Amino acid sequence: MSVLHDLEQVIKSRKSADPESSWTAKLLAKGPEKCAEKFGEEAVEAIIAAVKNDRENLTYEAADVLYHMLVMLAARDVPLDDVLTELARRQGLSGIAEKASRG
Ligand SMILES: N=c1c2ncn([C@@H]3O[C@H](COP(=O)(O)OP(=O)(O)OP(=O)(O)O)[C@@H](O)[C@H]3O)c2ncn1[C@@H]1O[C@H](COP(=O)(O)O)[C@@H](O)[C@H]1O
Repeated sequence: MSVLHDLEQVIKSRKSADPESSWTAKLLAKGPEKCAEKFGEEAVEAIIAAVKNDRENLTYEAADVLYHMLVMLAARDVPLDDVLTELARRQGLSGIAEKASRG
């Protein structure tokens, strides 16, 4: 199990947790749209750090992005393994060839 898989399990367990005791439970209780919005906010913060070439902050914000990505996926019942399978399918296929295959 990877750190991401471990985190996915914790996030799934928070679906039935008390929103008063867990940030994840609180966020999930607000619904998939709010989870998606939060992911977008965290992505923007990572973009700003990248544009500023602030590597320390980019590392911190990228962790926030990955966590909020997993919350967003969980809110829509998309397993991390489905995302990883899609990434694995693309391995060995250049981005240019992949785009052309979509025609
Ligand atoms: N990785 C994370 C993680 N990353 C970020 N966050 C929280 O995400 C929240 C949003 O970050 P923001 O910077 O937007 O802070 P904010 O409080 O909303 O601030 P404003 O935007 O309101 O100014 C913060 O409260 C962070 O603590 C996380 N909360 C939880 N996890 C993981 O999830 C596990 C379960 O957490 P709980 O659900 O809280 O038990 C934890 O053990 C961690 O492993």
